[in-house]
Amino acid sequence: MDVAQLAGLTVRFTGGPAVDDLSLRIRAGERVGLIGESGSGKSLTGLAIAGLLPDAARSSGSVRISGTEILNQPEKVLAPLRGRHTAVVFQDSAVALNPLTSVRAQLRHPLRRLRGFSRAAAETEAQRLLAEVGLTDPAIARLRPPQLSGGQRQRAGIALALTCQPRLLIADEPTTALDTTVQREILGVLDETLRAQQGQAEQPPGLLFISHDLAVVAQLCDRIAVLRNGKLVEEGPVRQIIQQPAQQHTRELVAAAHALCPSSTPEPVG
Ligand SMILES: Nc1ncnc2c1ncn2[C@@H]1O[C@H](COP(=O)(O)OP(=O)(O)OP(=O)(O)O)[C@@H](O)[C@H]1O
Repeated sequence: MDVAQLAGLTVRFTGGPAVDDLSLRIRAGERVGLIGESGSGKSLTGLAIAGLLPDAARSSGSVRISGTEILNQPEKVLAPLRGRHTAVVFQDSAVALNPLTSVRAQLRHPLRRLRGFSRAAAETEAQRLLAEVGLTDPAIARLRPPQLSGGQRQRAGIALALTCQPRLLIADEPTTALDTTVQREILGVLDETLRAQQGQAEQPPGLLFISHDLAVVAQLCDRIAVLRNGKLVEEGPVRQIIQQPAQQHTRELVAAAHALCPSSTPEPVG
């Protein structure tokens, strides 16, 4: 079962296409890494899948989420899908979290409103989700987002994104703003929480992990899609993309990642 199916997705502003005739599938439980240099169209692709393209964007093609077409659909079609079908973790979860309300209260809200939990059940589930992302200290759960560290905020953002058991989690550079140690911790949290979700939700969630960092993507994902100038230039299993990239651009990305981090990305063959 595909959780996301993109066919000929094209997004443009005033000039040429920023995303150009992109076709991509993400299956239930699959983790797909979307990589490419700055400006290659990664974030716009994630926003299109989340139904969050900016008003100025003109888009064509098709984006189906669990079979439902969402491209150029009115808000009344998109709103019920957000949270339940797709949820997003951004580079800094400050953009998704309300700065004025405690983290725990922000988790309770969708649990009550969208999943119909009682107040007590929402409280228990919020605590469980926070524990799952490593925020076990109740004192932290009572804090407001600006009082948290960057790493704690990303943990809270992941917990918030998972409150409605989305079929597809879109993580857009979720560790880029963090130092290396915290980055590793957050990748571990994502890995473990997705595994845990597989046991709880009816359908294992898919992951679209957007990053310019091939080494990070290789640690977490099953498949890699490479974008360049808005076009999908190559796609395949992680091992194939890293060890036997078919395209020159992918070879360059692999060689650059290898130069920076020789232990996590082997040198390309050929
Ligand atoms: N709201 C917008 N208005 C005009 N152009 C935009 C807008 N958003 C994105 N673009 C353009 O679309 C192209 C793709 O942008 P996108 O943010 O998807 O790239 P990206 O691969 O995610 O880059 P980065 O890694 O730097 O975040 C860029 O040239 C960008 O300038």
